Amino acid sequence: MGLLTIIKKQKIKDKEIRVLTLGLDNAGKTTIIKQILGEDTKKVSPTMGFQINTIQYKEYNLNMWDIGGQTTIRNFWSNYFDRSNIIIWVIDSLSLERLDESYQELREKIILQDQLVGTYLVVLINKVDMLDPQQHQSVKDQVIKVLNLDRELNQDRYIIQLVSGYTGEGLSPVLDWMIERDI
Ligand SMILES: Nc1nc2c(ncn2[C@@H]2O[C@H](COP(=O)(O)OP(=O)(O)OP(=O)(O)O)[C@@H](O)[C@H]2O)c(=O)[nH]1
Ligand SMILES: [Mg+2]
Repeated sequence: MGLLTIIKKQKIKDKEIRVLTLGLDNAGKTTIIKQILGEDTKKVSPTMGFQINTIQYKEYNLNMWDIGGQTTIRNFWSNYFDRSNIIIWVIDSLSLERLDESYQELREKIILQDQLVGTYLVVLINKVDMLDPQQHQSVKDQVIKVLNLDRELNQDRYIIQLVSGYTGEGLSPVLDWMIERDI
């Protein structure tokens, strides 16, 4: 193999981004990934293990790892941390009574993990299609307040976005943000 070919291959490889999608059960992780893939979002069932999908977006290959969020599966999340560039953390805006549980898991299992230092974080507040648009900002404010990410992370390391896995609302700015990171 010539040097040029090696350099070209390296460049293609450099455009791979590994994304781990996590969050509580029923938050909508699988639905969001299906929406990005252009698949039928109405046919989902709880993820019992994991699934990998590659999404091509503007010259980038996003390797999206979709992991189940049920309590018994959460202890296995760390098996997937290696070489992950971005963590997507999905929150269900229709179950804000679980926001504290979501925060605890995000903090203990993600933010405080040494293995994930340097990883970018995307927080998706999902299912906003069911919210009155007038509620959007207050729901976002509530999530910002509970997660209090400024305390743990630099502002350029994370983003919090309102989205809908059903309609796709809010997802393209997130894809753009992910590929614009320094990975
Ligand atoms: N209204 C609405 N419902 C959604 C949306 N996204 C997901 N749901 C519903 O929420 C439920 C859970 O969706 P999943 O995508 O399976 O959730 P998950 O986070 O992958 O769940 P686990 O695999 O168990 O961790 C399903 O009934 C979805 O149809 C959304 O954007 N809007
Ligand atoms: Mg799932």
